Amino acid sequence: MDDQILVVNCGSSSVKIAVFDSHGTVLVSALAEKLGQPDARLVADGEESVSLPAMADHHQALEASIEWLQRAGYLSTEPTAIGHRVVHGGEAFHKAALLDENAIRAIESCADLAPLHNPVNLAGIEAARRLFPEVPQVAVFDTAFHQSLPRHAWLYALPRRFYEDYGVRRYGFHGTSHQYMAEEAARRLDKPLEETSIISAHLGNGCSITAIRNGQSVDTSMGLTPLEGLVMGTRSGDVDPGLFDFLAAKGVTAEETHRILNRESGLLGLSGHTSDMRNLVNAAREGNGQCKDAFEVFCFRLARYIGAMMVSLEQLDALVFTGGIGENSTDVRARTLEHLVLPGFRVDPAANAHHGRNHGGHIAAANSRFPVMVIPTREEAMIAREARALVADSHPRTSRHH
Ligand SMILES: Nc1ncnc2c1ncn2[C@@H]1O[C@H](COP(=O)(O)OP(=O)(O)O)[C@@H](O)[C@H]1O
Ligand SMILES: CC(=O)OP(=O)(O)O
Ligand SMILES: [Mg+2]
Repeated sequence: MDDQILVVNCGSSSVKIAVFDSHGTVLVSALAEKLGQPDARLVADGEESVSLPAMADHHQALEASIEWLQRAGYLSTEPTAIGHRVVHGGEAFHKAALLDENAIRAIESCADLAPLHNPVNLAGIEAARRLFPEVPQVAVFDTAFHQSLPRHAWLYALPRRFYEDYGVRRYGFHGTSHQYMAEEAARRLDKPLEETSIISAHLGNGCSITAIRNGQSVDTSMGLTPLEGLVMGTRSGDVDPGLFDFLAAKGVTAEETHRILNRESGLLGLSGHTSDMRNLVNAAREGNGQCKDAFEVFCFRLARYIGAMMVSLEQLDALVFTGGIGENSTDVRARTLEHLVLPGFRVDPAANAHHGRNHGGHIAAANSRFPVMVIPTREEAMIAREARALVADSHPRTSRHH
């Protein structure tokens, strides 16, 4: 029961938690969802869901989740370390960091760059520090893996002062997941990571795509904030920046535009029905034209970005799909690859239908120019690994790492 790592991933309306043992095996993972709503609840793998206090916030959710983990026998009284997902680390963090007052201040200073994410990440950190004041806490950043981007990929064509004075540049997100994709693809292809080049499509609520050359991020679709690039559940992805001025002239405030682009666009905005790909595909099948539109725009944008990512690579060992949509949606993968016949992608329908969240694997046809794989992501396991490594380095006495 000893030597456990607790991982906390605070999202806008949910907290995901997981406990890992000293071998990196997950003991339990749970999701506190519908936070801020009357029916907030905690759902753990293979267990009945537990009600949380009505309108529970992140602190209450984390407190109740930890109490439940301990009561159900999943967590020894004190974990060895707590790893937190933090979305935006700016240029301050190239790798995971122990959370001291300075690190927390640096994360706070990035909050305006990820307004949907960093404030709730910080709420989780504060709550965990109050619950476990003696336990080392580690932040693992979505942006860290992308700090290797070449200058031509991260500079925007804006007056230089925007970067120099305000840090306006491409940062990129979902780095923990993209890094795992690179490592896992290399392992499955039986190649050294340093010689493996992939395109990684992380398609969840937020969606991003990354070109990874010889294990290093060299281009990615998200930018200054997690709004740029692909179509997402409620986020628009790329739009013409001329839109802002156009809407302003119509009397739409900057605040409203922000809300519309982040929360009312993407699959939700186009379909007028749902942000959830599963529901969207079902409705499209039943003949809902707006849902069909949303599906088509999503897949076309994704295909266009896959083509764009090829520019940064000298070879392509695999295109990999992950995240809730990437792992589960046979339709999204098939439709996206139909757009990519010229570069030489061909899907095997049977393999595509077969592989999913519980069963990753190859889905390209024999005549495809490039391998295509489904690989279930393991962001929480990566966070646990980073947290354990950092704590082992800073407290060598307590390390049981080889
Ligand atoms: N079987 C499925 N078919 C299609 N889409 C699915 C399926 N299962 C989950 N999804 C989609 O995955 C998305 C959520 O992805 P996930 O990675 O869980 O999100 P988050 O970014 O919140 O972690 C939703 O759009 C959901 O509809
Ligand atoms: C950065 C980001 O978009 O994260 P998520 O997919 O969890 O919203
Ligand atoms: Mg996600």
